[in-house]
Amino acid sequence: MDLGTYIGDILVSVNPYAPLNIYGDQIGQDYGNLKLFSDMPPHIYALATKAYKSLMKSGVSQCVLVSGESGAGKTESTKMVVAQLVRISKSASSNLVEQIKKVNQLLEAFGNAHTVMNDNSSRFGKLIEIQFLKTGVVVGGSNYPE
Ligand SMILES: Nc1ncnc2c1ncn2[C@@H]1O[C@H](COP(=O)(O)OP(=O)(O)OP(=O)(O)O)[C@@H](O)[C@H]1O
Repeated sequence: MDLGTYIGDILVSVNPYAPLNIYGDQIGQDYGNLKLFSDMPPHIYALATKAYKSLMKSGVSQCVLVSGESGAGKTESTKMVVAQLVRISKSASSNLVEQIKKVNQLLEAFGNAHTVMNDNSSRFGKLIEIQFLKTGVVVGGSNYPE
């Protein structure tokens, strides 16, 4: 099932509001090994993979901007970007990876609320930074709630 389409480097996607079997480690690895993005359906994992590969190729910091109305799926998409980045980066301390993935739970506990648009609405903006060595290994992360 395709949830979106590409417009250049932009992924336009819809929130399925249902659990789908299009996420997880194996699918993430498949997208990580892609040579041509057109070989698999548009996916947030492909976008994260492209950012990682561009970083490795150019050595220049990459940015993924996630935008949409309340309830569009920005928070969940952001978690998937982070999960895919740590999945395909060559190796890292598993403890660090867990910390990077789980810090969101802490922020959501303090900063989310039920609204008419979204049962789990983020009431703050987020800037997430993940640092890599030139070899592609994750060495740190920062989360700047606004
Ligand atoms: N890829 C997805 N697959 C299935 N359900 C999803 C997906 N993305 C989001 N959802 C569902 O939609 C809900 C709202 O998503 P999310 O909190 O990410 O929206 P948001 O854009 O961050 O909203 P807000 O701006 O209010 O914080 C989630 O709690 C989840 O139930």
